[in-house]
Amino acid sequence: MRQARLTLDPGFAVGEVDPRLFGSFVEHMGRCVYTGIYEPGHPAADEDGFRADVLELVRELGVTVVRYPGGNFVSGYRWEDGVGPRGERPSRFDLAWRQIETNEFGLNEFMTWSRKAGVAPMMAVNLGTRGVREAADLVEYCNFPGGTALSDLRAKHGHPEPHGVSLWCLGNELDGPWQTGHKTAHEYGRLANETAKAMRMVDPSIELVACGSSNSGMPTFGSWEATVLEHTYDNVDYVSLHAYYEEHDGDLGSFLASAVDMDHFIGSVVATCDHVGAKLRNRKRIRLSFDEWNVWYMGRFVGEKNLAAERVPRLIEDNYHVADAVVVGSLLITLLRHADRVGVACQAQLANVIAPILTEPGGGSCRQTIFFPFAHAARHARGRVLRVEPDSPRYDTARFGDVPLLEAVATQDGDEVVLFAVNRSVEDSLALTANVRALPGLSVVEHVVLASDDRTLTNTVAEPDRVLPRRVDGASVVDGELTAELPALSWNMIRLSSPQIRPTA
Ligand SMILES: O=[N+]([O-])c1ccc(O[C@@H]2O[C@@H](CO)[C@H](O)[C@H]2O)cc1
Repeated sequence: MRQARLTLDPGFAVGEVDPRLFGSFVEHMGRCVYTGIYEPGHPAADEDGFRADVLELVRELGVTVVRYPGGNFVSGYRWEDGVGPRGERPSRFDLAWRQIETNEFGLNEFMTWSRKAGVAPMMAVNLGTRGVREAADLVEYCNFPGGTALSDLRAKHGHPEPHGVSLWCLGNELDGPWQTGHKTAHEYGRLANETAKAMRMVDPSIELVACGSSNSGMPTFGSWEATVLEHTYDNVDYVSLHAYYEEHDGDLGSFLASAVDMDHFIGSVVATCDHVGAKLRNRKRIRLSFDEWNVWYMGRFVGEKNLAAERVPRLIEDNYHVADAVVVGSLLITLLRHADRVGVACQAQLANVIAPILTEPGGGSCRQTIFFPFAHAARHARGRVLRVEPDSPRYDTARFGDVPLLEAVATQDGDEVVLFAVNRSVEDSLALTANVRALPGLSVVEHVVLASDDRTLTNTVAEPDRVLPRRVDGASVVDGELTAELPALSWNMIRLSSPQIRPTA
């Protein structure tokens, strides 16, 4: 068995875990909204038409914040279409995904759903085909207490209390040629800045996210962020990052190392933000909102141009296997390792569309393999993030060079310490030894593993329990050393506690 070492020491703190790292994303795309979270007439639908089985899974997943309504969809969206009496709402052709949008579900339905799901809403405004006025109007409709046309309209629509949306995206992926209303960095930077100012006039308490690049492979990556931030530095809090990973040409080794790319991406954006701060002699630190990330088999996507104008098509409904879950686990570890700068992260998306939750119209629902690492981290990564300084055997990859077999991070919340770890080796278990001398009295509460001899195994609505996490024996702490076996190709969560460490109040 290969050996790996690390250290758990409260002195190695990176920062606090922001609960908003465990966000998700609901876009009007494919079956995420319709027959995903919303399906009136379904046997499990509640009085608002929300699927109660899905609401239950969302709560179990531990999602904290949900971005809405897009995505590419938002760049052609008129939010006014989705409010008011349902019978008067127009059906529109959606330019992004070439679907017919009936507007049966709109922003007030999303706010009601968010409250039931126990999540905070994160709204995106349309800066593709619209601008300053419509964005400020949307903030007034959502957040203004009353006594103005739009806040009174909200009350008339059945919502007298403000929705209190605190997190706002200034558009979506406007650097991408596929985006409706695609812009240059200067065009977008100017518009984002003026929109930010107007939105803040309406509600000075909101936090704003400027669009970074659609992905780090964009030809304008780096210069886009720098130019946009030069325009917006004083008026935004976050810059966004998006990244999707997949296995290319059967190269599993590189796919399993996707987190190396995410790590480098985050480092590059942090450096760019700080470069602009230095240039502007501004000591404010811009934070990162990784508001789209996941495994997405884009190679299988036929492209929206080929789609017929169906009402609710099955779009990018990837069915995830065990290796995908291991990659998702390593991406969660990477986000946590950057908790000092990454304050928000949203897995894309929540239901059916590249999602941890699958549903059948009129039928059941299930947890995909990627559900489990997210649920473990969302529930148990609390308090402070600890760097663990891993020393691991390495392997060679075609895309990312020499990569460690072990990816790990820990969190400490008073007397509870949790180690999250991935073993990338397809063949071998890793014998893990951790120095825990700085945490006296520590003992193992549980070691939970997601792994399978068949890495291609998936869960489906018909067979929902083929891949499940299991508790394993064997992990223990003796003389200040934790030892545990991490199976080949596995996601691991080892929870520890100590009666000798005072719990936080
Ligand atoms: O790499 N690409 O070619 C690429 C193209 C589209 C794309 O769209 C993003 O992903 C979509 C699905 O979550 C969201 O609506 C959008 O923001 C993300 C990446």
